[in-house]
Amino acid sequence: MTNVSCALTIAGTDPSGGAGIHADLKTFQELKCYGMSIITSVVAQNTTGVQAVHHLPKEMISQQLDSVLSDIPVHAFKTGMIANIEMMQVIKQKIETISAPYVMDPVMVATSGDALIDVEARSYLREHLLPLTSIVTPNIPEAEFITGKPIHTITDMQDAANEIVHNYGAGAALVKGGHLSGEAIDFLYDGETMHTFTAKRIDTKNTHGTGCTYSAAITAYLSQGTPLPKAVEKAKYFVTKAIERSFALGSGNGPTNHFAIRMNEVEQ
Ligand SMILES: Nc1ncnc2c1ncn2[C@@H]1O[C@H](COP(=O)(O)OP(=O)(O)OP(=O)(O)O)[C@@H](O)[C@H]1O
Ligand SMILES: Cc1ncc(COP(=O)(O)O)c(N)n1
Repeated sequence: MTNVSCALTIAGTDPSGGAGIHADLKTFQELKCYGMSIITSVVAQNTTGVQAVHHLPKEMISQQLDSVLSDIPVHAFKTGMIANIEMMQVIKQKIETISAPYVMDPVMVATSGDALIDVEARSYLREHLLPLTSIVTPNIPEAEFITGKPIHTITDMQDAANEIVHNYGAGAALVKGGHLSGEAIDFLYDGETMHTFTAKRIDTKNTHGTGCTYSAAITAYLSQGTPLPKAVEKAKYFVTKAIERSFALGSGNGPTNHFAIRMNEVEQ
C-alpha cells in the first residue's frame, strides 16, 4: 500500500493541452497526486474552438473504467465532458461502486461557444448523475440550466447554489462567477453554510480550461483528505494564479498556466 493519493478524471481530450483531460492531468501532477484518466471523447480543438469530435463507444469507456477500478484505488474523481446519455448510463453504473468524493464539472459548452454534450444529455446529467456528487461546479449558464432560472446577481448565484443542493440533490454546489462582471466571486453551499470565495478579476482573454483546472484542483485536494471548503479555497487560489500567469498561446483564448503555483514565490 502506498500513501500517494490517486485522482481520476473522466472527460474528453484537448490536443492543444489547455482543457479537458490534459488540464486535469497537469493539475493533478502540479498538486502532487497520481493522475489517471478515462477518455470519453477525442476532441479536435484548440484555442479558437472545436474542429471535430469522435465519441468512444460506451463499451470502451466501460472497459477503461474496469481497468482502473479493478486495479488501483481512487481517492477522488471528477467528470467533465460526457457527450451523450449512453455514456452517462455506463459511467453512472461504474461510479456508483466508487466510495470516494465525486466532483462534477457539468461541462456543456466550451469557452469558444461550441456545444460539447447533446441537448437531451443535459437533463440526464441533472437527474441521474447530479445526485451522486460530493460537489458540482457549474458556471452561470450551467447553473441557469440546472435550476431553470436566470442568474444576474450574486443573490441569484447564492439562491442557485442552495437550490442545486436542496432541489436537485447535489452534495454541495459551487456556483462560479467567471461569467459575471466585477470581482471573480464564487459561492459554495454545502447544505449548511454559504461560503464565499473572491479574487480580483484578471484582465485576460486566456481562460481556456479554467473550469477544468478548478474542478481538477478541487479533486486533487479532496483526494488528499482536505475538507471540502478548504479544498475549494486552495483550488480557487490555484486557478487564480493559473489565470494570472496564463499564456497568450494560439490565436484564440489561450490556456491557463498549470505551473503558476510552482513559479510563485510562496506555496500555500
Ligand atoms: N478573468 C478572471 N479573473 C479571475 N478569475 C476568473 C476570471 N474568469 C474566471 N475566473 C474564475 O475562474 C474560475 C472558473 O470560472 P468560470 O465561471 O469561468 O468557469 P467556466 O466557465 O466553467 O470556465 P471555462 O472558462 O473553462 O469554461 C472561477 O473561480 C472564476 O471566478
Ligand atoms: C474536452 C473538453 N472539456 C471541457 C472543455 C471546456 O473548457 P473551456 O470551457 O475552458 O473551453 C473543453 N473545451 N474541452
